[in-house]
Amino acid sequence: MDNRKLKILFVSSEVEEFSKTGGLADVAKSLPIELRNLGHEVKIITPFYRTINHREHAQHRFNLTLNTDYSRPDVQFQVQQLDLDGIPVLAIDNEHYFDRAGLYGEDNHAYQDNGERFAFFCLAALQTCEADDFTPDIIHCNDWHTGLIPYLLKTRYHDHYRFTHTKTVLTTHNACYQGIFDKSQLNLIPEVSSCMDERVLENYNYINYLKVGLTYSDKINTVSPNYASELLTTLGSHGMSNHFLSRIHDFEGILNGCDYNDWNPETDTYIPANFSADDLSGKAICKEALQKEVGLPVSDHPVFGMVCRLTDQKGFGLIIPMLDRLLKHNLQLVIVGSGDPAITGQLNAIMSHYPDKFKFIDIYSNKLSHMVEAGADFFMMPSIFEPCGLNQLYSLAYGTLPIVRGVGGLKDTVLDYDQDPEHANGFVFYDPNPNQLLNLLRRVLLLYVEHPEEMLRLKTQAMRSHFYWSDAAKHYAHLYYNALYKHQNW
Ligand SMILES: Nc1ncnc2c1ncn2[C@@H]1O[C@H](COP(=O)(O)OP(=O)(O)O[C@H]2O[C@H](CO)[C@@H](O)[C@H](O)[C@H]2O)[C@@H](O)[C@H]1O
Repeated sequence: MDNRKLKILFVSSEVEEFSKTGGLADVAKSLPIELRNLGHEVKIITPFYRTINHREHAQHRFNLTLNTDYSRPDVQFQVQQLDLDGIPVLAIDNEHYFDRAGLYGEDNHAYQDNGERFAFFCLAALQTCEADDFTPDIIHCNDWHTGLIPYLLKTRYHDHYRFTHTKTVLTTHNACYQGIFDKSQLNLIPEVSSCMDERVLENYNYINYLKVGLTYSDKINTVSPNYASELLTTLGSHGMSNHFLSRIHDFEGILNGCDYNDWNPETDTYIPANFSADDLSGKAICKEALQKEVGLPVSDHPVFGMVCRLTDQKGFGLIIPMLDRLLKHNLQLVIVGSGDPAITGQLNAIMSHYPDKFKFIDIYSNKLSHMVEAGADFFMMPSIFEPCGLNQLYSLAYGTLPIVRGVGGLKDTVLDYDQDPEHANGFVFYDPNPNQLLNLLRRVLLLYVEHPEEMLRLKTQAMRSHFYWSDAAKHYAHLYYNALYKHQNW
């Protein structure tokens, strides 16, 4: 295997520590750090949102101008530099595009000009790289927001000395979000808005950013082997199977990791007591603290937890229809999440009937998410699809047994108790059917009540299953080397 140290530009629309709406941010923090730990030189580019954390530490680096065609005024922007554990984070600062209340929208409505915002971001990222005098071997793009970068490198920047040897990798964290926009959003990139290639501008009318990225990147991957195989099927690919199939030789699944610096019950500062697989006594204190924090009676009943974006993806269509029946049992349920108002409304309505059993907290809170991971007995992820999933990995680390649907990365990381009692670290069901989920939860309840010693064994076993980012980073490095040595085939 090649040992050459690489220069890697990692481009992401969110990076934990600075901005976050979901799992992409976690990856955009942990993976660059592990790549750096392998000896590579890494820089990150991300937007400088109004809500970005550590704004007060930002250092101004550049004033730049993005030249558009003659019909539009040029766009001025600045580049601010932040620091992520010694890794430079270059943040694109433009008032019009990023000085807004949300990252992608407000009140669960996407901004109308997201296509234009992220076209700007892609162009600005390449211009920033140039201004920073950084010549990347690899530009690692993430999700649709960065999908135009590989195209720009193969077109506008094709002969540019800075990028002559640069190769691109695009990671799909969620193929459901594709970035589909009318061509009117492409005014900043005239070569795209007037493009006659149907691979770029479909019906000469609209663009799918993810598809363009998948077409023009040198290598593509997704965040678990099982989701990679699902993306090659009609049912599991969100309508994109042809695009993944057409790149099958350049496509693979690399499992995400768990950042054990942030998610470690032995050192976690958000929780009232620390604990380990050898001594779980602190977990009981965390359970009591969670019950008090959310306003549930302190009791020995099993606590089921859930923390997620409120979207159909996360399986609310399976949970809500069986919730009344589930809540007849002696158990407690805590759901922390924000998002779709239709889901919020239904959860609030059910909660009002079971004040001592069910708390739904409509919030985005790091502290509460750590308290749920530490204090719950079980963590529910009955996802309809799940590219990898991170919360099941966090749950395993805290001895909070995951109850998952066997899809995507959940299938790669959770081994079902009924299937293999000896090695199991959680519980898995398959049919996307509320009754199947309820049946599984009833089996889990029985185990909790009748076999506490078995529960303890499972918890400690779960805490000993590890998913290291350092392993994932080695896989990514391998993918980068493959991108560098492959012949262009687009
Ligand atoms: N209300 C809330 N309060 C506090 N924290 C909250 C929260 N809601 C969500 N989070 C946090 O956001 C992250 C969610 O990560 P996931 O990977 O589980 O899902 P997501 O669908 O966002 O990510 C997509 O990208 C990731 C990364 O590749 C894939 O693992 C995943 O399958 C794919 O859908 C976790 O760190 C979680 O704790």
